[in-house]
Amino acid sequence: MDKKKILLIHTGGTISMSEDVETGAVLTNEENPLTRQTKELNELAHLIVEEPFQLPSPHITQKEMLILRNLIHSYKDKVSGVVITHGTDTLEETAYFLDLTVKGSLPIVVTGAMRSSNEIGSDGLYNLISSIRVAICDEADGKGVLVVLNDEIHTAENVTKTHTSNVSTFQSPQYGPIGIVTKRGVLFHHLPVQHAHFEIEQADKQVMLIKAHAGMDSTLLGAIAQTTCDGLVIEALGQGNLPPAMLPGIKDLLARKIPIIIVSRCFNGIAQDVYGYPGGGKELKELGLIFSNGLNGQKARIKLLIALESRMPFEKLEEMFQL
Ligand SMILES: NC(=O)C[C@H](N)C(=O)O
Repeated sequence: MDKKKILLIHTGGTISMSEDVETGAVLTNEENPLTRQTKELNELAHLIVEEPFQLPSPHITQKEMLILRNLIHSYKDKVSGVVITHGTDTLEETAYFLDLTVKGSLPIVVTGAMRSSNEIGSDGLYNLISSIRVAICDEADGKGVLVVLNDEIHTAENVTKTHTSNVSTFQSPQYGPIGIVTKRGVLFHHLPVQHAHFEIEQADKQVMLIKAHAGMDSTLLGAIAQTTCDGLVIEALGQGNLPPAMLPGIKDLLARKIPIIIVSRCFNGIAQDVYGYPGGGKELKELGLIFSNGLNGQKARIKLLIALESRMPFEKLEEMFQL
């Protein structure tokens, strides 16, 4: 059987780094160690390699995410799948950005590593091989952007980094993985729910993310009102409640037509308008805050900036955060 053509995009991160044996610092190398390790990879697929930038993932912004989206679109009819190597810190944000903005049903797999290329037990090459095996698999078609690490296949929408250093860091807390990678093959055991696609030309909107805490007041919201912020996501308490001292700041931002999305700072569950006390979800909803359907804060931020970019009317925002 002919080998499939896969676009392999390296963007940097620990998977492309190595450890300095003297200092113990993990650093970016001039030559990406992954390019030396491609023998096994070429046996799996015909690889076309692109390296648009080499950045640790805390340096990645929505600008680089858009570059990746455009690069994938430029190869759309020339390859049968895409694999992206990426730092793990913001991997879930890039994966979700692509999930919402790449057209078509091409399998797209994002992967990374928790140990750099020369560390004992390095997981980079292994995760990359697993990702290519998923990308060449027919069943990966039409499942949205997938995140593959540590033998598990997750959806971009649900996956999140849950541990600072453990190789099993990527988990989908609400729903679990949708498949596994074994020595014998790739097995999908769940189907992801289909969701929205957004046409955007640019990704310039400024959306901020803050986390609520006991005793929080409007100070930070007041500071945000002085910026050029286009939208705000708040990781609220529990099912979606805020300390009442935040309400003046919330009302001021709403008067400035800044949309505010409510997610929960809890690791699991969905934010909803349940509580009727001051600052409770019911009041927040009546004020016009939008409750998100189970996304975490960083992904709600990505969705909001894309929604604002696609010039969605204010009233439509609520609907799209239910999808
Ligand atoms: N494991 C990693 O890739 C973490 C690294 N700090 C990054 O995100 O670039």
